[in-house]
Amino acid sequence: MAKKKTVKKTKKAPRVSKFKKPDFTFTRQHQIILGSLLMLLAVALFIAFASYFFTGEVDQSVLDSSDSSVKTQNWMQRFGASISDFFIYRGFGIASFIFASLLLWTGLHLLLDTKKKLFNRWFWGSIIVIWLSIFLGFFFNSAPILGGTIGYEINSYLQVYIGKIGVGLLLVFGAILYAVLRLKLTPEHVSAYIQKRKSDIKEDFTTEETSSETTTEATQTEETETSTATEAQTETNEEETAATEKVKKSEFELSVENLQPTIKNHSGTSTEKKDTQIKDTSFEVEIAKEEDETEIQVEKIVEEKTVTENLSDKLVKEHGEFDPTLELGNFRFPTIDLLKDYTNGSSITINQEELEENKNQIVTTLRNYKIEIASIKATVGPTVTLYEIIPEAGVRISKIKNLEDDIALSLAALGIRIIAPMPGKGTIGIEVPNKKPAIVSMRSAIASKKFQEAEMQLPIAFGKTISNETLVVDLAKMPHLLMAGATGQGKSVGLNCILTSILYKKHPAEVKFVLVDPKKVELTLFNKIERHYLAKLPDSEEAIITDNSKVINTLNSLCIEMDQRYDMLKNAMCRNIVEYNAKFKARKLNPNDGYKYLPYIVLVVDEFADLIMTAGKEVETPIARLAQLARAIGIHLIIATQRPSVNVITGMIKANFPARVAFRVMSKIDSRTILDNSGADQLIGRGDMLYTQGNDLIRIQCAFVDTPEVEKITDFIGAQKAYPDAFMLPEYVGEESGTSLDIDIADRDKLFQEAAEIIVVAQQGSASLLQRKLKLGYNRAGRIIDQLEAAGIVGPFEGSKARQVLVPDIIALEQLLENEKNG
Ligand SMILES: Nc1ncnc2c1ncn2[C@@H]1O[C@H](COP(=O)(O)OP(=O)(O)OP(=O)(O)O)[C@@H](O)[C@H]1O
Repeated sequence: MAKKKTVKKTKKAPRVSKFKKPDFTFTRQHQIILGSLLMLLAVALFIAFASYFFTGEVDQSVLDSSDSSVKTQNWMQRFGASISDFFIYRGFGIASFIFASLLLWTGLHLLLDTKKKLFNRWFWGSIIVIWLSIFLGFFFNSAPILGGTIGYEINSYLQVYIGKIGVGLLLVFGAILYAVLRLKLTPEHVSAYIQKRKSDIKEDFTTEETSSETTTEATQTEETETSTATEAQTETNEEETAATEKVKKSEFELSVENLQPTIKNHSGTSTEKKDTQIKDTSFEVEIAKEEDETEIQVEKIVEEKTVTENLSDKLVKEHGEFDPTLELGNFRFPTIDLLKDYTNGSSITINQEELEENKNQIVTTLRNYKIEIASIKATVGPTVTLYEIIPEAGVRISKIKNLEDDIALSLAALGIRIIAPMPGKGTIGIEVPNKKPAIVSMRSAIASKKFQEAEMQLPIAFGKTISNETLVVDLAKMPHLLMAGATGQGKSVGLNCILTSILYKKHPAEVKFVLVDPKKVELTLFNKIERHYLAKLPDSEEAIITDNSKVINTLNSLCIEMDQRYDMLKNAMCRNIVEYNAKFKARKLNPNDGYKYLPYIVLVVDEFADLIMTAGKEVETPIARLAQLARAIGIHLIIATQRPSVNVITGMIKANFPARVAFRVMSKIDSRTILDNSGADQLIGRGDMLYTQGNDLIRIQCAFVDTPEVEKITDFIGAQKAYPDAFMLPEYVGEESGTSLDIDIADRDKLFQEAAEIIVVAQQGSASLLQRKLKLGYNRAGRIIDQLEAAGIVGPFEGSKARQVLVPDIIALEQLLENEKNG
């Protein structure tokens, strides 16, 4: 095989050399050849054009005749005759000489390889040719040979339109254009030039005067070495030019007397320079022209872009914007028909009789208290009807407000709420519950245009307001939500409603949930979407946290995540998650530098009161930290509690949760704790709620989503392709995580021995057992367990399972402790 290959190679080799590509590069030789050709052509043109003025007329008849044997008179023969006839007679007249000189110029440049841009010269040269041709055609109408046919024709064409004067003005304008654009002549330049000339002349005479007085004076004055040398040169120069200067002096003798020496250090060389300048002013103009041309060659300053921007632009061009949803590109959002329609298609029904009855009751009750009504208007909502009244002038609002209970009594209805005055309306509102409250289905809330078209980060369709509008709010704007309500009033449904809304709007890549459910049953359904939507700690088995002890770790882990995200935002120079993710999508942040797309994290804590009772400060501190700082980096908290007492919802927590939802609570005090206002105690339950985002209270009927519906949704999502694992939160190594096994015997808890006995007797190594038996706080119990582990009484931490007890009975325990003491 190897042999064959070598044979093939040797055969192919000569072929390759045969088909060598021809080299088309423009070498120096090519340049010289072309340059000299052009120059010779230009000379030929000059001769032909010049000859045309003597032989043109004779040759014209020869060119007109088709007989090729007849000789032409032009010095360049038939070529000269035809080309000069074309350029001078039919073209531009004597201006055609400019073409010949342009050709000569081009050839010269090629020959000398000056690398000058010729385009400019050709452009302006052609403009001059046209202008000159028109100019000559205009002034020498009778001698058309000067302006050529083009000059003549353009002239006569223009004169028809703008007349002779117009053409004259046009020519002047053309000349001005050339002077300004090409020669860069402005009045300032001209006056500066004249000034310069004047001062030069003055200088000349001053130097001349001083030099004629004493030629040795310059050597006497203390000058630098170089200047002395030049002075010496000056002497000789001055001797040479003495004759001419004498003439000049005599010419300008009078003016010299008035002149003052302006430049003192002028040496002879500069005088010499100025001499030449005065002698040849036309040369100066030439130089100015040359300078103009070199100016054009100055390269433009190109704004340098930063490398990352260039790279990001390139990457976006090549691959498009980064799409975080790509990994689960085929993910399908749950369909609307997974949700049940409780209203059977029909919206709220208005019961006219009920309305009339309630109205009459309100009017008569108020009349009993001598309150007359000017007008009354009703708005029928899903659960309550709002009667807006305008009392007669002079009635105190507080008087009506105080009648709340009396009106409720006369209407024989629970949950009457009086809003006096209605904010921004100038009326007093009385909310009366409907006899037959309508269920607001989650389906109608999700299907609402408001929700479907909501351009929000984390949209939530809460339910319907009294005017039957779907209330859609952005959790990211809240930025955290506090939820309270007595048991059975709709809290869990409310939480499901929030989670469902987000599931219907956000891709798994965009949002992750951290669910804390001490009741263990409310949120279990979401386990099915663990690998799509849930986040968990690296060492935990279940994503939904049901054990209070683990909540602390999770909260602290979230704090670490928050700090990491802040670092990332700081390095990326972004102020919030939206800016950061936009920058990341635009590929301006390199994943190799540790940047990654940041999904929103929604922490949901059900039964917060329970958590505070068991863990106290250990929970409150991270919660408060997250609530204070996490809004900008996309971590949002939803905290639900049955008991809205002040020791659960502390000042620190309340201050950072401006958005609150209150379901029905049992007392006015609870209502004040949660809403800073009464009203929640007058709700009718079953999803009837008050929502505030810091200002007005809005009464809403929460959208109802039942457990089977949530199950269907989670099944639908869970059946689809998922990420390999749940979103991993950073690892948190807590103080009582059991890793510090070298706990000193002297540092042991006072209750250590008692705890060890309890554990050994029960043969169950759990902190909660110690908590119960010894009435300890979670932290202390956890610490004792760690000490027991260090002593070798219980085994290591095993996740949700209780630790293994390594000592079989009390006797063995006593022996172990005895040995420890002696050892
Ligand atoms: N928005 C609603 N529309 C109609 N009915 C509702 C609504 N919300 C709740 N309900 C009714 O109230 C019942 C109790 O609701 P839910 O389980 O949410 O109460 P809860 O406040 O979570 O109670 P707990 O705190 O004891 O768990 C539901 O089973 C349902 O029948």
